[in-house]
Amino acid sequence: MSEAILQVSGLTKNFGGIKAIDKIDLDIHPGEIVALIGPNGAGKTTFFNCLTGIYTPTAGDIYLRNPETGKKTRLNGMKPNNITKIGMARTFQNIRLFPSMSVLENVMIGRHCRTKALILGAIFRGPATRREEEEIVDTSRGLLKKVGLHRQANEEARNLSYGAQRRLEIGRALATEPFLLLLDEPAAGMNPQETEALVTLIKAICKEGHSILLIEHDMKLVMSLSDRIFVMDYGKKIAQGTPEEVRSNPAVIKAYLGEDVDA
Ligand SMILES: Nc1ncnc2c1ncn2[C@@H]1O[C@H](COP(=O)(O)OP(=O)(O)OP(=O)(O)O)[C@@H](O)[C@H]1O
Repeated sequence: MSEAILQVSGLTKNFGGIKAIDKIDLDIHPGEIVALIGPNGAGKTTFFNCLTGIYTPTAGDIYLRNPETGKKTRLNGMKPNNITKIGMARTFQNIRLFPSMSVLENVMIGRHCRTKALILGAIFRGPATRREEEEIVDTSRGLLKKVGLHRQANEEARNLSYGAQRRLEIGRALATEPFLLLLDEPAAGMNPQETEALVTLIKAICKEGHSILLIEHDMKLVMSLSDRIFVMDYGKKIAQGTPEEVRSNPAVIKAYLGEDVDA
């Protein structure tokens, strides 16, 4: 197996006396879809927030390795926008779109992280700036097609259905050209048809060369999509393996049901 693109070791995050994450080790390899699951309060979102620079870890290391250049960067202490620039993007549990901007503009905002136009260029709108703007629009339209929202490009984001807003967040994250995409509860609030379409979309994104780490409570989705599942409870790893291995793991069943399986 090729070298990991994400290497997390001994990651710990305390909030006062609460150990929200307690010495977590996790690697992700190119082309993998890994699910992070666990009961409410297990520490999953805190883990994402440490990876993406929203929280500074109390201890441990996070390294991101660009699979094309081989460049490895330690993420501890880096700002979220700089982490996005080096190739890791995310969506949020609580959708964070710009509601009164159009669907297309929301994706264009993601694209800006890969463009060079400076303020002066934007004011004087020279040929280079215009070319770049055209590129942003074209790429953003292409991404909307990918996430199935090209027909709603000019709608205000707030008018989209909940499921469509989640797909738009994925489109905006893809606009930053991540090699690793973090999805925080992408199926939350979706109906079964929307969830099915989401599974197809995530598989397609992975096939195109993006690796994926997702937090999800929809076990059907997790089981059908993941190469590997990582299970947390009370900030600690309690299991890790293929869907089949995790499904029958007594520690996992106990964490979810709150009792000993063989009791
Ligand atoms: N900013 C914070 N300040 C204090 N405690 C926090 C903070 N963020 C999270 N926690 C605590 O850390 C623990 C882990 O929370 P976290 O939100 O990461 O869990 P989770 O697995 O994402 O839960 P859920 O599935 O409900 O979203 C919880 O006990 C939570 O109350």
